[in-house]
Amino acid sequence: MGVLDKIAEIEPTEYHLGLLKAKLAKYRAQLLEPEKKSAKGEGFDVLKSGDARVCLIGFPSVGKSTLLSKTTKTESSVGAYEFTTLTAIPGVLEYEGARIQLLDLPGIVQDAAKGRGRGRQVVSVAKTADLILLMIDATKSAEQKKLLEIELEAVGIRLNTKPPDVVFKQKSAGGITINCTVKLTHTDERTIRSILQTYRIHNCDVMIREDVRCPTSTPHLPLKPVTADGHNASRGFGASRITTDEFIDVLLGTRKYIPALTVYNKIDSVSMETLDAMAREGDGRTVMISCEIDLGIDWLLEAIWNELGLVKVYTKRRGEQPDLTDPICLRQGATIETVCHGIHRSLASHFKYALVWGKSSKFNPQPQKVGLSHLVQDEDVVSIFTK
Ligand SMILES: Nc1nc2c(ncn2[C@@H]2O[C@H](COP(=O)(O)OP(=O)(O)OP(=O)(O)O)[C@@H](O)[C@H]2O)c(=O)[nH]1
Ligand SMILES: [K+]
Ligand SMILES: [Mg+2]
Repeated sequence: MGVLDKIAEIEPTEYHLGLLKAKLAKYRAQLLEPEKKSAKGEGFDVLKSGDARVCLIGFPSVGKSTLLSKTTKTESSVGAYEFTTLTAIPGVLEYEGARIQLLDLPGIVQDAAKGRGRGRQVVSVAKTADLILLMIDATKSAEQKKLLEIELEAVGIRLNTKPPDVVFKQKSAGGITINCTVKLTHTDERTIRSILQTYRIHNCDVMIREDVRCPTSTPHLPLKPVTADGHNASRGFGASRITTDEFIDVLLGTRKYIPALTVYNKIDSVSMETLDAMAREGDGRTVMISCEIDLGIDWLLEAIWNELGLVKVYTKRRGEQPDLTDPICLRQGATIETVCHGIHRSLASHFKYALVWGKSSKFNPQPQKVGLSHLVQDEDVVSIFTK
């Protein structure tokens, strides 16, 4: 065998990397297993309530409790010392007719996900969120955001990323079938087969319907060790890492895909230059506030509302004006049927048709006559007609 052949044999390929990643992910998955509930864990099992849950994640003393106390009727202890908050404190944000549960949490420390402090418990609560607020002290290091993302990533949370468009079905027999509706340029069938082998999956159907993932804003953080300065220890895997890692995500099935907003607090205490730099670095998901001098809180609430994609719909009786004081609040993707359920449990079974005014009406500003499966949009007015 010539030297070139020897090199070609050793050269790391996507196939080899795939094997290593599958092994690594397998061990990391063991870390993600739900922990046995400890006696000290009381207070963390806060019941979900309202139309959505928003979790406050940040290092100690960034102002999480101050924000909760400011925006809800709940008072959460505020202190100039770290770890003032030791448990999960729920409050209710009332905004545009929606009742959003805001969860204040203890500050986390670096390596929280590895079990330092009670951090692991805290970051695990974030898994139950519909939206995460990464709260940052604007007067402190710009590294905070990256470090928070790493901790969340470590418990299986993918921020601001859509789940991969892959269907995976395990079977009892029949071998492995892999179908791709697109040409794969960032992983290949052999790699996928090798990953399946690592997990001892010998019978399954895999359907892949997308090639390159496009994270919406937060760059994907690979499952790799992090050095003390917060940098990823193994950059340089190239773009090809994305699809292979995400195929492993699908196999594990433990990933949570959650949107996040970055909230810089204490902007009353930074220079104009710093503020300017933060604004320039920020993406569409960054909000700058000061709880102390009451700056930007309204923008934050609006951003939370937009990010949650809540939809409010007004109802109207025949011959009357719509009731604008009491909207029904729904999640994005809600239909006329969801509206019916929001009004009365049995309404859908007597349903004949509905009239909608607003963005979802084909004839806007004129109404459209629609059935139960019609998708409603924010600010629609709906009249339900029964049999
Ligand atoms: N300058 C300034 N200080 C603030 C602001 N918001 C909060 N603080 C102060 O920051 C300190 C910490 O506030 P907390 O609300 O206790 O912070 P926390 O993130 O809940 O802290 P832990 O519960 O310990 O993790 C307090 O002294 C607050 O008064 C702000 O907008 N500007
Ligand atoms: K504090
Ligand atoms: Mg607190």
